Parts: sequence; structure tokens; C-alpha cells
Amino acid sequence: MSALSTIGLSKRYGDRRGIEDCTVKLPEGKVVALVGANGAGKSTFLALAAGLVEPSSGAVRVFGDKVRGRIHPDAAYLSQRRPLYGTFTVAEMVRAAAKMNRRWSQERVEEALAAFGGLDVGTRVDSLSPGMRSKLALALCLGRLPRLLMLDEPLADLDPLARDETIRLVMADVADRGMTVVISSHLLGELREVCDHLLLLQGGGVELDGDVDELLEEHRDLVGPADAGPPEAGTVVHVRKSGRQQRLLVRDPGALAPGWESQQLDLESLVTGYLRADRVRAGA
Ligand SMILES: Nc1ncnc2c1ncn2[C@@H]1O[C@H](COP(=O)(O)OP(=O)(O)OP(=O)(O)O)[C@@H](O)[C@H]1O
Repeated sequence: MSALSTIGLSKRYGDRRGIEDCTVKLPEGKVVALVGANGAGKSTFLALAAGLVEPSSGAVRVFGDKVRGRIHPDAAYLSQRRPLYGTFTVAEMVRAAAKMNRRWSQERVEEALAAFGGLDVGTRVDSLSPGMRSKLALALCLGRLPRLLMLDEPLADLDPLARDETIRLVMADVADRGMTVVISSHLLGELREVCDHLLLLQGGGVELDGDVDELLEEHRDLVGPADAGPPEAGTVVHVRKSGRQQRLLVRDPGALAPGWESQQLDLESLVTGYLRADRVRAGA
């Protein structure tokens, strides 16, 4: 079964497009990197999946159940706003979250807070730094023992050590409980080590949706003379020319013509190539 699936999912904000006609099936037990340029629709996608926003059309399912106006009981969602009660202390916030959730592991929350360190439980939430708020909000999400964890830019406010700790905590639940994770982030270097699946949104639509290793295998950077024609096979995603050389990002390039050299891509260069191509299209 798919952990999270959408069919023809669209959301419009007046005449603005949030996301448009997204159909995806995200596999269970995997870590999905949700990426795209600013405004591509990542937060909208996650808010729809969490039931916080009503679709304009189409549907979202979590573990096969249609999402209708509230979060699925087996899911947890860390929104970019990190909603917490400002006047509560950290300890009061944890107690409030425990009361609000039928399934709750105090042990897991405490483990997470201890792993981050430096978060005094007597501190008022509104005096925490943005990074500390992120840590507390993530610990509360883990306390729900979700089968599906959706994280909207969880690493954005964190120092390098806390990013590493966040990834470790999340991956422990992936390994121990088979939790599925959908994580939106611009920090592709950090995600590469842990993500199995890539969902790339562009202009509200799905540009790439697939297994990371397979996508990296299918794509190549081809380097060749600037005056050479395009390869006979494959789809050219993006072309960059500099001096006497050109560099093409190509999907399924097939056999190479003489003079061309093929280079493997990493996740960051694959995504960056698609983002560049999109910018060229938008400017065209
Ligand atoms: N509440 C809203 N009202 C109006 N427009 C919105 C609202 N939320 C999102 N949008 C629009 O929907 C589009 C997608 O926004 P969204 O925040 O989902 O993108 P994103 O990929 O998460 O961006 P970022 O990387 O900057 O966080 C943008 O054009 C944005 O302006």
C-alpha cells in the first residue's frame, strides 16, 4: 500500500496556483525528499496531505484513507510555522501534546529532547529561538509514533549538529518502526544520504517522482564540444554552454557520439539541472 497518494490534486488560492493536477504514489517505509524552487508548491502539498487545507479538486489518501479536513491518526506533520503555545513552558507544552494525542510515547519525546540537548523544560516557548522551537516541535511529532511523518523544512533553522541529530532521530524511527517520511528541504546534501525517493515539484506540478538511485542512473551529464548537435537518443533537460564546451543534462542518453563524455550526477546536481531548466522555460 502507498503511504501517501494523490489523484489530480490541485489547490488554487484565488487566481494563484498552489499545486496543480498532482498524481503521486509515495511508497511506504521510505524517506521521500520533497524538493522544488521557492513557490513550487511543497508546503501546499504537505498542508493538503495533513488535511489542513481543502483541495480545489482531486483527492489525497493516507494509508488508503481519504484525508478530509483533519490529519490522519497515523500521521504527524511539522509545519513551517511550528505551531506551539507561546505562553507555555516546554514541559507544559509536552504535557498538553500528550493529552491531545491518544497514541503517545513520553519516552520517545524525552529521548528526542535529550538527544538535542540544551532545551530547558522550564523555558517559556515564546522565548525559544527558532531552532529550539523546531527541535521541540519535532520531538512532539515523534511522540505521536506516526507511521507517516511529514516535515516541512525541518532543517532550515538548525545548526549543523542539530541537523545531523534530527536526521538520526527520524532515521531511527524509519529503521525501528518502518515509518514513512516525507521531508521538504532545500538542503540536498543532507538529504542524499538518507532519502530513497525523490518528488520534485515545479510550478505546482510533478516534474520527477521516483526512486533516487533509479533517477540518478537514468540521468547523465554529457560534456562535449559547443558546436556538436544534441544526442540522438534521450531527452535533453538542460543545456549549458561555456567557451568551446557544452554540458547537457540528459535523461536516458543511450550510446554516445564521438567527442562526448558521460558523467554521473549526484542528487544536488540532478535537482539543480531541473531547476535551471525550469527557470529558462519561465524566462522564455
Ligand atoms: N495562503 C496562501 N494564499 C495565497 N497564495 C498562497 C498561499 N499559500 C501558498 N500560496 C501560493 O502558492 C504557491 C506555492 O506556495 P508554497 O508555499 O506551497 O511553495 P513552497 O514550494 O513551499 O515554497 P518555499 O520553498 O518558498 O517554502 C506560491 O505561488 C504561493 O504564493
